[in-house]
Amino acid sequence: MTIPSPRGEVLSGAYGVRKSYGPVSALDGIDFTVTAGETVGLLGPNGAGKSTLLNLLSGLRQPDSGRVELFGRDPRNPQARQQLGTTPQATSVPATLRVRETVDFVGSHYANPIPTAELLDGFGLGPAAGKQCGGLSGGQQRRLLVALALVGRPRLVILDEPTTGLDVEARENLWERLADYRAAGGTLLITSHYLDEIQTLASRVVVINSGTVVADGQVDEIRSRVSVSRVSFHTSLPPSFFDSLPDTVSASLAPSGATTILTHDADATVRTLVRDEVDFRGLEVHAASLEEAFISLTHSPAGAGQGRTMDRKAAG
Ligand SMILES: Nc1ncnc2c1ncn2[C@@H]1O[C@H](COP(=O)(O)OP(=O)(O)OP(=O)(O)O)[C@@H](O)[C@H]1O
Repeated sequence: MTIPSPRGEVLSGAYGVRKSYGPVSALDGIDFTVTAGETVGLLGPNGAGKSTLLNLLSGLRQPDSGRVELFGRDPRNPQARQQLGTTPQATSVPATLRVRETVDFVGSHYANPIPTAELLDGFGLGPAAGKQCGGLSGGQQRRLLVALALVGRPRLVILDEPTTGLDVEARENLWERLADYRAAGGTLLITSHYLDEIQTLASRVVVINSGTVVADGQVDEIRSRVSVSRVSFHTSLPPSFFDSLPDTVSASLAPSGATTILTHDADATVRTLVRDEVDFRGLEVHAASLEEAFISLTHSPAGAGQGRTMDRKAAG
């Protein structure tokens, strides 16, 4: 399968877009484009405006002000949506149609659909082809919805949290199908709460918070731009004790039992620990993961008291 998509062509964009639901502002003058060949991971905390943006780009809602385009047209124009495959967050399969019939039906709307058997096999749904969709497990339904987004060989696929609720194997299978789609020349815009998913799939990451873009770049670039380090060690003190360290973004307890401090200045953190005679062992310092970079971009610093030292009594 090859999907023609000249590199650099803008497939979809939002320009100065605002959208409110009554008194709640979901998007606050956002500017965002997706160009051909990219896999863009859209990240943001709950309520950041991700689904609203995807719904505008795919023509399910319209902006209060600003402009939204899909293939150079208004996304509500059915012609613009001919080349779009999408799985909105809140969507469901037709309960009484069989899986095979559902794929046939959706595929019949496109000029050159992927053959039903090939698509179902690819998504591990071959054995379920004769089942009614309502009888599929939640994970199978989720996979079917993503398969339906791909059936028409769209030039752009927009997926809102496609792997939520899937087990590890099903998630990895879906990643493979999305990687195939990308390798064939497809363009992907995806939201996810799984940072490893974005790290695996996306070439570019856009972080939104409170309806505006707070970071936009390659995965590695975003990681390095926020210059956050992870300092971890074992201690008898609670993580909250370290919140007030200078340059601290957050302090928490890892599943391993290690206290983990995300900090903008690992050297200063370590110096303070030593100077204040904190009881620690097994100290390690690492560059931040994408997840940690994301936390630092969307959380206000935990340590309100920049430059404070720790309470020696508590430390001792
Ligand atoms: N239909 C609606 N009616 C009222 N408020 C809404 C509606 N849809 C979204 N909102 C509000 O708009 C803001 C943005 O929501 P949106 O669903 O776009 O965020 P999100 O980043 O997708 O969040 P999540 O990660 O939880 O899915 C939130 O404050 C949300 O409560």
